[in-house]
Amino acid sequence: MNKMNLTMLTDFYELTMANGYFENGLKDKCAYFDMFFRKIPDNGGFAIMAGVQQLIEYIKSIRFEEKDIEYLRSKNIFNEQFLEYLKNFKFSCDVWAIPEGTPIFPNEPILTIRGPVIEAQFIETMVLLTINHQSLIATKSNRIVRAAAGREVMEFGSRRAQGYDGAIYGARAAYIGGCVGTACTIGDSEFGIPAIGTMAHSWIQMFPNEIEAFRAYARTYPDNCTLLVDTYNVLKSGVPNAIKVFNEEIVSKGFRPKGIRIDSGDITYLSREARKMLDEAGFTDCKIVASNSLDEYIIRDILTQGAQVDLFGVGERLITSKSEPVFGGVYKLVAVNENGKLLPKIKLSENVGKITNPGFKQTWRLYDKASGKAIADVLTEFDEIIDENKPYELFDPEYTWKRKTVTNFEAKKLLTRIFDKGECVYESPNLKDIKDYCKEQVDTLWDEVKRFENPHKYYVDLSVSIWQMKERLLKEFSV
Ligand SMILES: Nc1ncnc2c1ncn2[C@@H]1O[C@H](COP(=O)(O)OP(=O)(O)OP(=O)(O)O)[C@@H](O)[C@H]1O
Ligand SMILES: O=P(O)(O)OC[C@H]1O[C@H](OP(=O)(O)OP(=O)(O)O)[C@H](O)[C@@H]1O
Ligand SMILES: O=C(O)c1cccnc1
Repeated sequence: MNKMNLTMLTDFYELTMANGYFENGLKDKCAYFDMFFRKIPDNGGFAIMAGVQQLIEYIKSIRFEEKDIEYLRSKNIFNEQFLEYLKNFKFSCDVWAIPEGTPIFPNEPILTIRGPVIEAQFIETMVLLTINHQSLIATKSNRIVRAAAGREVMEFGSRRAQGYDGAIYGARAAYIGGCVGTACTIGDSEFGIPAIGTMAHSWIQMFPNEIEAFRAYARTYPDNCTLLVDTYNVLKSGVPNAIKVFNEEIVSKGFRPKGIRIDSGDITYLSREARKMLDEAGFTDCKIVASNSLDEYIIRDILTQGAQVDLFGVGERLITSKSEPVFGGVYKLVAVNENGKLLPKIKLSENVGKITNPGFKQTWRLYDKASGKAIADVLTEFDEIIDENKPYELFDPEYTWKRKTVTNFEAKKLLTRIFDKGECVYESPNLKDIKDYCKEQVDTLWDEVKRFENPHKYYVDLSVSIWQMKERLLKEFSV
């Protein structure tokens, strides 16, 4: 997409630290950073990775313009040679990421960056904002789609999104998570997400009465006609008028009506009554669409109550992830190269959950070959191999006596190289393939991990070697 130059979209401290590294001779020191998150939104059992394509586009386009250099110079804190260096800034790091659409879990690297510390540190802000945003919305979308239990979900959120990029990339992420389409037209023209929709209440209000409004729409779109039936009274006027117009303007021309939409009131009661009326009129194939501040909890509730809804339109609570609007992905230094050797780094915390996993790592997923289900993820040293042909012993990194030996498994490396010394070496799959991959991978999770209430904790374990490294650093740095 054509975008403004986002190079300066970085936290100011990235620049002051960069200038400091430059002055202290650390400019080319090789650092390793991991992005990971600590808590799954909505206390769910997993999240969905998204946003890698936009991150790649950003990294490819990093370029300081003359006006940026002028601005930084005006701050009177940056070394002139550092500004000269920024003028010729060229990203030369290696980057690995978990592919979009993959279920991801707390505390595992979902993205790893290796390269000169100034460069690797500088991109932190955009790495986090891009992956945090899209992963949040893809995760929410997947929850909503799962609650709809096979019924289609359309994303209606643009008008309530937090900013235009929240709408555009939110539509992209919602599609990855499982929505069938979007009301966001640019989402279709740019990314090929099917643009879909019905009509607004204003359409009905523009005509002298409801039936005239329905007639006009049906005449214009006889083969794709979904009528909004709740402007005045769903059961006394909306549905009877829709049935009349379906017969007069649609069936008479050899078409079938597509649907009705209910956007207020008790969706269970209204949809059940509307279904009866449509069926009695011979429109058993006419779909019922429901909308109005829906989310996974309301959808699950109304389906449990026996609502007769075929499609859901979901806007504000999806596009803003209203119930939990922060995907707390963080970016932490995990190692540096010192005299040609890898030196792992750790960040301690009073809070055990905030202690980082040190070292240059790979994230593996083990799948049971018999069931096809994911067993656990394991963090190993980057070059360590998990041999599928030998039994592998998993252990809980906190309660190390809890052990399980797995056999007959497939071990897959999740972190995939996307940049090699600054060159992009990864071609993003097309969006539909990412969406299909997401569905396929979510299906590898046990139902216990997928449930909304108290889901089973999916294990993210450490290899013996990473565990020992962490223990050693904990002892070394504990005071
Ligand atoms: N059967 C139901 N069970 C649970 N929640 C429901 C049900 N039907 C609708 N809701 C939800 O209740 C919330 C409020 O709906 P309500 O009908 O009270 O307000 P409204 O439709 O916005 O009001 P208005 O009729 O003035 O437009 C919405 O989030 C809606 O999705
Ligand atoms: O409730 P959401 O999940 O965000 O779904 C999108 C909402 O946007 C529209 O309402 P709006 O009042 O903006 O326009 P309208 O006059 O067409 O109903 C639509 O009718 C939905 O109610
Ligand atoms: O097409 C629709 O029905 C629609 C689009 C945006 C918001 N609400 C509804």
